[in-house]
Amino acid sequence: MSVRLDGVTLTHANGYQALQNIDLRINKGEQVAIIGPSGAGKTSLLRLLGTGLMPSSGQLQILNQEASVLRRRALRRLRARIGLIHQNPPLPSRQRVVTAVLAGRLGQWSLPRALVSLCYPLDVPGASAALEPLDLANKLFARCDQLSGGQLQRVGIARVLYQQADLLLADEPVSAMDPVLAEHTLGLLRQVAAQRELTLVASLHAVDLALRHFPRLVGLRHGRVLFDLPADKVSPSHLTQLYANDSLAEHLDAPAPAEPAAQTKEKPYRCS
Ligand SMILES: Nc1ncnc2c1ncn2[C@@H]1O[C@H](COP(=O)(O)OP(=O)(O)OP(=O)(O)O)[C@@H](O)[C@H]1O
Repeated sequence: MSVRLDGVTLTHANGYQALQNIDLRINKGEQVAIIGPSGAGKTSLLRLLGTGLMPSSGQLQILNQEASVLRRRALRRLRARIGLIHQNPPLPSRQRVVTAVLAGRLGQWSLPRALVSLCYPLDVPGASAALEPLDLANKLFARCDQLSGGQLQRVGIARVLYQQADLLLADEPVSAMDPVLAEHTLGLLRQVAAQRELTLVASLHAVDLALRHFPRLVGLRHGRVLFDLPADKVSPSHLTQLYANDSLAEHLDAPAPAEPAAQTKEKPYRCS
């Protein structure tokens, strides 16, 4: 099993409880979309799955390992098997695309090899092959600060595809892309995950993309799982419940502000 959460609660450092009593199982090779309103806890959940955060209570098993008891070195080995795709990839602005992609395997290389690769790209064909299906092969030697937001997202994806992880975690992976590119990129991610039998968990705001591309959807609301269903069982009423926004509705239902008190009207200007 790739992911197993039992009664997981996550409380952030400021005391805010972002996830409450989450039970979740994701098998090897599954493709799951996490959907839910802003602030529901999607990113917090993905950070937990990536072991960047640990549960405040409950059990977190990632790739069959109990994450919270691992020592530093074992945790590093586990993280090298997890590919993180960020909404805004944290790539150094002056770094070349080729170096950014090759950095996907830094966690798997020896320290000398990793250091050399940061200065002198050791596997240019490998980086190029990862960029090619994302239509970015021509940007191999561009600097990251010369790319658009959508291109940067695709470099982040190429880096994770190069990493050859066992578990792919994608936080809003196509949010900066136009609809055609978003469709293509999600399709590619799913295809690669299926070919390599990787587990793919992605958070998405675009519900239509989630429904079209993912066989299983988990709906998060207020830090809890509202539903966990095959895509074809997710109904409009599930979505209405998931995205209901009571506080915004209050604003919309509130009576329109009163007209300002009648003011002394200026006399119409007349040409005399
Ligand atoms: N580091 C943090 N410290 C304190 N609270 C946090 C932290 N990170 C997130 N939160 C809070 O936890 C809740 C869930 O945030 P999270 O980013 O997981 O939501 P999300 O579903 O990914 O939202 P969005 O769709 O807007 O990105 C929010 O109320 C947020 O304010």
